[in-house]
Amino acid sequence: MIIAANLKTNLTREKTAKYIAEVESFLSKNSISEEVFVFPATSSLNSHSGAVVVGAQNAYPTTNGAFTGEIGYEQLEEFGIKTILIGHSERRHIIGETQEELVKKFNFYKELGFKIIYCVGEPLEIREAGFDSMMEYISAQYEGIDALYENLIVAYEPVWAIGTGLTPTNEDIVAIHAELKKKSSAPLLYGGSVKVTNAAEVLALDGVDGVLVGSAALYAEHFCTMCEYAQSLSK
Ligand SMILES: O=C(CO)COP(=O)(O)O
Repeated sequence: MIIAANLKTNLTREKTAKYIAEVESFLSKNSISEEVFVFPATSSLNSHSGAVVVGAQNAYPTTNGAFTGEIGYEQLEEFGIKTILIGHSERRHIIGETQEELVKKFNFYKELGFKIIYCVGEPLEIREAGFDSMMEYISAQYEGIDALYENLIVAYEPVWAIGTGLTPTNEDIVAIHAELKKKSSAPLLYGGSVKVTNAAEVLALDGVDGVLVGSAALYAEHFCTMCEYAQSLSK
């Protein structure tokens, strides 16, 4: 299974290094062989060798150039980063990235062979409009994306469940994942208020190949416990 920590705009470079070292040591002591990813803030990226795969939360579709405030492939390559999150709801809805921009990013990093965790998910008003409208909205987030890309992982993260403590029912997660599996056979993660208290339950659901965790992952101990759950449930 896949357990991923999105640290967002949290932790300093020093704290991130400690965090990754703690997770690494836990995985090794407990012989955990699940796929574990950590996505630190851009300023905390660093080279890392071990079981934990460190990825970028974002990067611009360029090797280098005049894109003030952005980083490109050259800055990722320095640290051996070959994994990237694309389409996170905070980038779509807070930063305002369009589907067209995400497609450019996707294609650029796909060409470089990156592992891409591509996020999809609907805001509350769309969810309230019913299952069909919701699936139509999410389908549009697959437009222009190569769903057959061999290094693709998809993460379903309902916008209204992120950082709110709210989650869809288990039945809803199973139903939505079943629909999304028809679009791509890539591993499919669930994200949105996954905590140490519900992670085992979510990981056990049909069609859930792992979790993408935000706030709860900031506690290395909690994140490690989730990795342990994944190992014991491994399917
Ligand atoms: O956005 C998320 C992971 O990418 C989920 O965030 P929370 O776990 O804080 O809800």
